[in-house]
Amino acid sequence: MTQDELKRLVAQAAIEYVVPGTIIGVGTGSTANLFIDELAKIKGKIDGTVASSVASAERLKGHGIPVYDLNAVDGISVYVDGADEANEHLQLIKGGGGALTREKIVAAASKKFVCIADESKLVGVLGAFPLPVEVIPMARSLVAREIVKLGGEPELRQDFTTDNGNIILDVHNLEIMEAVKLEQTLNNLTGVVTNGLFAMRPADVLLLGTKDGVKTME
Ligand SMILES: O=C[C@H](O)[C@H](O)[C@H](O)COP(=O)(O)O
Repeated sequence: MTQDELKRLVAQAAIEYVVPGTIIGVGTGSTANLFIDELAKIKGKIDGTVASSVASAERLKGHGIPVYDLNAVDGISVYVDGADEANEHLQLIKGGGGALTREKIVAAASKKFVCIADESKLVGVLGAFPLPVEVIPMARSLVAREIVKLGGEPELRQDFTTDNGNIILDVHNLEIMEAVKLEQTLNNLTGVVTNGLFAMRPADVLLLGTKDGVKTME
């Protein structure tokens, strides 16, 4: 099976976690896009969605699925999204598409977080994928210098602005042994909006697409 076929497999499997008659949180990226396409097939069964990016909101609306502002809903039953890396503790690196901050907000507002990914995303130690950090533009150099002190190699994501009007520093050279501690340390740097580590709030379920089918980790 190709990587795209594995992604579709987990996107289909995630439909099992959709709670009828509720608001569904929807993530961002190629895997989340496939989930949106599957969600469209049962759109009459849900009350609507909250999207973690402008791009996902547009795709949802294109399918005729209602999209609400998070402030306009009482709660989200389940959040479905992809990841750039996942470990066996269901801690994640996200933000390859730059949507990390809104993804973290929607995940925090959701009762359950179902992560969907092909098996290439499962790693022993997080950090081979450069860790995205969303930064207020005027703090770019300040934050970059602090990240260097922590042992990372920050690289400005070129020609990219987040949905929130900020920049992304992709941090290379991290071997993340203490994910919760690093997530907190980076978030405490003045000028950082948030970083792409989902360790304080890991996924509740990881649906992994493998050649042998969908592997469920929880
Ligand atoms: O900002 C983007 C998100 O965190 C994505 O969920 C992540 O980059 C994975 O994307 P994909 O499903 O395209 O590999």
